[in-house]
Amino acid sequence: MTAEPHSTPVLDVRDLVKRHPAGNRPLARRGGHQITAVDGVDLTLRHGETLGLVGESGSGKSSLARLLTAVDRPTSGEITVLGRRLDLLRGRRLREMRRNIQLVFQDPYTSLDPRMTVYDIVREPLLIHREVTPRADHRARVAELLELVGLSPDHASRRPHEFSGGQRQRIGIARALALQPGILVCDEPVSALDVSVQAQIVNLFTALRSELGISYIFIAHDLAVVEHVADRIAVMRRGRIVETGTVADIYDRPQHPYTQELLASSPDLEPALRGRAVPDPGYEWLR
Ligand SMILES: Nc1ncnc2c1ncn2[C@@H]1O[C@H](COP(=O)(O)OP(=O)(O)OP(=O)(O)O)[C@@H](O)[C@H]1O
Repeated sequence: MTAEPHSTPVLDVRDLVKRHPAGNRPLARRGGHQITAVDGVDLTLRHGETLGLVGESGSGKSSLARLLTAVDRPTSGEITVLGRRLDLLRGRRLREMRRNIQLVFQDPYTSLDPRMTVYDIVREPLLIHREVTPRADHRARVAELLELVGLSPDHASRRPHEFSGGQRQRIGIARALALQPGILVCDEPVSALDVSVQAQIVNLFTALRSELGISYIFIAHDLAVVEHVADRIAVMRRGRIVETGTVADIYDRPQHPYTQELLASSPDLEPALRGRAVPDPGYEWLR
């Protein structure tokens, strides 16, 4: 892409709504037949930008991530990716568009098929989208992807259980990068990892951003992690974005009472709220 970083929108979301069937949840059913997980969301992600998405459990972050990556279809609203309406595409055109916006999952322990080798896991998207990389080049491409995420190509014949949590998340990232997406939607990508390993994976995301010019939606409940990686932050509550701003806006001048509450209830952030004067031993790597 030739556009200046942070100028051109690569993703634009207007009035997005997702209702889930309430299923057999008695309390939800009493109030109606559907749960509104995403309730009129507007969002813009610019080229080369990292937009942090924070909110408590159940606020709709994962539902939104699944809509943005076309894993689920919205109930209503518009999703524009690289100038094209994702929500209107079907069939082959939708499949082609989905290449551009990939999901990185939270849990590297459950998101990788334990029966597959690393080679097969990373290669699978190339088989699904045959047009991207000729079959004869798959081995070289997988080796290149493994190196890109800091793994040795020699690891390709191993299976996920032979790796640590951080290494497994690297495998998941290599797979997400296989189709050269412009946008990665990362749904709590470090929250299942030890704090020391979180640092390495966050640094990997940052390095990939400079190297590949990727734009990120970075979802986390951990505000300290988002503060470190994001340019802007959107705060989500009950399916709605209640506040969006730069990291400084959100952390130093939060406007919405819910944002203030979220900041106050995050023990890791107390040093940040106190003018970043007191180092937090658990999060030294963030400072
Ligand atoms: N497939 C589904 N069917 C029914 N309800 C769902 C479904 N997926 C999500 N929900 C409901 O939608 C709401 C938003 O859930 P979602 O998982 O998107 O939130 P979240 O912010 O990602 O939470 P968490 O951090 O706990 O994953 C919740 O009330 C959840 O129970």
